[in-house]
Amino acid sequence: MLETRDLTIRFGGHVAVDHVSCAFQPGTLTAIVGPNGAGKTTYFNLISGQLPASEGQVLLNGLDITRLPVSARTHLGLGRAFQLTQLFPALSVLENVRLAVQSRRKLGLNLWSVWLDHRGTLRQARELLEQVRLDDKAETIASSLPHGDQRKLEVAMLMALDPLVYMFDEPTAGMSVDEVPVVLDLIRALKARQDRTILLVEHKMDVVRELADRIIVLHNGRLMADGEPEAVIASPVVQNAYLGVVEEVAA
Ligand SMILES: Nc1ncnc2c1ncn2[C@@H]1O[C@H](COP(=O)(O)OP(=O)(O)OP(=O)(O)O)[C@@H](O)[C@H]1O
Repeated sequence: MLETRDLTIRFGGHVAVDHVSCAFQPGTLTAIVGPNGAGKTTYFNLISGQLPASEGQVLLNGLDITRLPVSARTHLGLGRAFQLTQLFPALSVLENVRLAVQSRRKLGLNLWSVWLDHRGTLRQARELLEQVRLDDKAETIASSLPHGDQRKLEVAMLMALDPLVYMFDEPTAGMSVDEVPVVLDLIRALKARQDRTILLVEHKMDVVRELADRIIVLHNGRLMADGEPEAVIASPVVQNAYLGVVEEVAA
């Protein structure tokens, strides 16, 4: 279970995330919504370790990871879709995914197992590329991919790591209409496994309605609402003050 307790960050006098306490269970997909500047991405950055908390805690399966660097959190099972800077831009699409698969698998010490593992990682990398429909671009250099394909590559690399907690920050942003279903199908498949915790920052309310088991609403860094999608969406305070804004942004 992932949990934040009174998680807070201040930038000068501005409190971007303000004492947010929330627990996220395996097998659930929680959508984090709220207007622009509400603190959604900053909350993600605090959980993944890209930003240091001013106050409060992040716990993963009871372990306090608040002061751990990003790499240690990744190692413990916290997975955020790779940012473009974390791709190897000069390597091919296939090599990027293969390296992500390899970083997860434990390599044996003798040459035979290294060779077997190399074949295994390549096979797994190719399977992941098929799943995100990038198999025809396996040999393309990562930096020359169009934006939508780079997002799909990030998702493939995240799936290669297969973390306990998947964090998606607007996974379909910048994608063409025909690319969006590919990524949503993958998130649906992940959800169907029932053993992973999925966090999704998403502006598109149709996507949120369909995928989320639970919605939390942030506003001015505070947790405004938390509950089952229909109840949260229907609550007057959220309708009038917040989701209206989000819908407008998504439109
Ligand atoms: N490194 C930073 N330094 C100063 N202020 C920051 C920093 N990062 C975020 N903020 C501020 O924190 C607030 C929350 O920003 P954040 O990007 O988390 O919002 P968001 O809900 O993700 O918005 P959007 O939907 O537009 O992506 C904003 O007022 C933003 O300007």
